[in-house]
Amino acid sequence: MKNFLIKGGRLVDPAQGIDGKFDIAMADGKVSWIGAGEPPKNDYTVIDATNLTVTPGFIDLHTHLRQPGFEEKETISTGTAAAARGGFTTICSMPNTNPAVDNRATVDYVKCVASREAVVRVLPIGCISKGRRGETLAELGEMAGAGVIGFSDDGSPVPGARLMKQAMEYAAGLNLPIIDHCEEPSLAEGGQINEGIVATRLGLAGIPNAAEETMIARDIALAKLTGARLHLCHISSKGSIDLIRAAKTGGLKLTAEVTPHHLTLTEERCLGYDTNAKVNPPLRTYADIEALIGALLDGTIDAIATDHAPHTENDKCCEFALAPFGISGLETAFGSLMKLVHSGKMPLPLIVEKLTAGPARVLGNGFETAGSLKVGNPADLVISDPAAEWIVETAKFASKGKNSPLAGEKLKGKVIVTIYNGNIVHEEDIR
Ligand SMILES: NC(=O)N[C@@H](CC(=O)O)C(=O)O
Ligand SMILES: [Zn+2]
Ligand SMILES: [Zn+2]
Repeated sequence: MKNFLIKGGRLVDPAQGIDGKFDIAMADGKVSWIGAGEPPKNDYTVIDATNLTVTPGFIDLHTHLRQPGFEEKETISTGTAAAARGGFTTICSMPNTNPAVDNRATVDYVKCVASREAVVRVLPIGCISKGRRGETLAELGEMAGAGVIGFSDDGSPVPGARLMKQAMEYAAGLNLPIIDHCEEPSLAEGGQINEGIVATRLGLAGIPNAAEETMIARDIALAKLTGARLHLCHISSKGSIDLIRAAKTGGLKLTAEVTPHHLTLTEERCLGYDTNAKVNPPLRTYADIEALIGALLDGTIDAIATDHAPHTENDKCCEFALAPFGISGLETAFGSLMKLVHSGKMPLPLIVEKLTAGPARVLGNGFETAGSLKVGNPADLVISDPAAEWIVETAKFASKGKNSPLAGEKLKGKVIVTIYNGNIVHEEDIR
């Protein structure tokens, strides 16, 4: 482990209210100094960050690592390498693996492989129901003891309200959030893309906004009843925003995330039957994007999470209706989000906040240190170039999932260096 001195960059750390030209030093894997002028004496490796942005490492609340069981799509090793390339130093792994992470043994397995092979911090999420089948409760207390940061059946909803209520009661007692994939199954069943004009033109069955909104309404009611912490995944529609905004004014322990793809792409992406644009919830409309951006600006949405969902080329190379849902998103997240900055829709510090302090607050329970460069915190840091233009070449992804609707596209904004726990885990060669 080296000691780093990063000089001349724009330091943005929303948790500390910092946005300005400051140097930052790291020693023994921790942030040791922030200032202008002479740092405390030490043997530093100096990194020149002139014209670059220096921020805390990003936190992804929603990553599919696919191990165990689907190692052909992704592994803990390749998924965390992709995270490092995307600037993420902490990622929360979803439990829809095979076997599903629904007991202590599988949580231990993920943690054990991560301790050997992960290049960034992996925080496991445990299932709500056994086998994600939505029938009986998983071993929530046991998994809490093993160190999960929340509970989710992501990939599937919890269809029964009674089971969800029970899960919330236990989760509240354990002070862990229910991480909710909001989808009313009978409304979404058979749907391929957003219900609307594009679905009609393509002759594909639609998934209406109401599939998301009715489930959000139900689970807000259950959170009110139980006092549980409820975190809503991948919010995609304007109607959902209205529900969350209203519920938040009522003082619920409610948080929500949005993905880079739902903030930047619309259902039109599916017009060429590109299965790489097939994702759940589906890409929606410009009106929805506007509402999602508004919700980031006013704090209704707390975090940006990738929902990185890698699949093999074989999985996606088939007719649209047969392809699995999901976008490989870790490595394009920052570049995609910078579109919002370059077009004047969102200021850079707010994007950084939703990738650092925001998700850290959702995690709570001491993980706040992962989202800020306060002196003494772990040296998790990203140096990025907001002006660097690059072409998305999926063949170069560290992720095994090449399923990106952005393949071949030019993005402006690139992660240059990622430091995790005081070690460089990613460095662009074209510096
Ligand atoms: N988002 C997706 O389209 N797919 C996810 C499941 C999920 O996040 O619901 C996956 O596991 O592939
Ligand atoms: Zn989901
Ligand atoms: Zn997911």
